[in-house]
Amino acid sequence: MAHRPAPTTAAEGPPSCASPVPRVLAVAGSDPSGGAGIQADLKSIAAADGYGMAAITALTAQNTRGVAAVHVPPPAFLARQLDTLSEDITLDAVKIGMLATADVAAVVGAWLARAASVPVVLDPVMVATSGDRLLAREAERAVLSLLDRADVVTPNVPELAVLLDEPVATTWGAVLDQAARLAARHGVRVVAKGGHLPGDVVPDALVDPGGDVVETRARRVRTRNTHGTGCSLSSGLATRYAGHRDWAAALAGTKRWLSAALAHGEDLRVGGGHGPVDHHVWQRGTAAAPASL
Ligand SMILES: Nc1ncnc2c1ncn2[C@@H]1O[C@H](COP(=O)(O)OP(=O)(O)OP(=O)(O)O)[C@@H](O)[C@H]1O
Ligand SMILES: Cc1ncc(COP(=O)(O)O)c(N)n1
Repeated sequence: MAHRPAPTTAAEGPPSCASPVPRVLAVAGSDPSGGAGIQADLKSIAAADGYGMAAITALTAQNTRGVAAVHVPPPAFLARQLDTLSEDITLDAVKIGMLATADVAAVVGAWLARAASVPVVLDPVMVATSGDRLLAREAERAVLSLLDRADVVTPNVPELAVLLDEPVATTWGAVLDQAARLAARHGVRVVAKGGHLPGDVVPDALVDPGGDVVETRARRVRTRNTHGTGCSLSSGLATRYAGHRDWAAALAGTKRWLSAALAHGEDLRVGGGHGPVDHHVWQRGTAAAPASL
């Protein structure tokens, strides 16, 4: 596995897509508490200076303590939302989050197969921070089938194990090894995330199918407000990539922003469980960009 250093600055300069503002679609579930799902995606896209759009796969009744219920509207209506969008609007990137059921995953897969070529970031959402399931077990295979169409997949440590049908990795080295095998098997870039491992430093890495690894690290923020970090990372990544077409720089820039957002989530005083991050921390001017490790 070849390691190269992460870029030290986020991609800068004017965006490379045809619109001056990247047009980014999130296909994901609704979290009415605003910390995860579509609501987090739209805030992350806006925080990365993108134009956010949303096609909703599922409705959840949830707060910062847990998910009380999930309602999945007819998948045919999701297909209608997606087709109606792509008849009119050029998309610069798509982020896919909660898929809920195999039927929903199949609708998204079929749409991607007939949609114009567009960068796709797939966050294989399976279980919420609270421990509640957001993807039916029988739908795990359907999510696997979407990997071949994605440009980047962003599993957390337990999701990586499910995608490979292996035990959960307990060291960063084992996570990188699993990520490399998943990348090679599906010809997809894998963002390995260290949020679930212990330690004062949280590493993430972009692992490509050829075995190249670009790692980016941040100091662990000691906070309960980690609700929606995976959603926020994947939509921020899609938006920064749409702007500048460099996955490693997009990951490094997104992680710097997310660290600041994590550090100020508790200032928002939202809920008594795992609260949200402060997506707009930089617009508020509450925090400077953290130094890279
Ligand atoms: N305490 C923390 N301090 C700094 N960065 C963190 C922390 N927790 C998570 N991250 C970062 O947040 C992103 C999501 O990581 P994580 O491994 O928690 O994914 P996830 O489990 O999909 O997220 P979620 O909590 O939304 O389910 C990664 O970039 C990770 O490095
Ligand atoms: C609609 C929706 N999508 C995704 C998540 C995962 O986020 P987290 O793991 O941080 O709870 C969630 N809780 N709700």
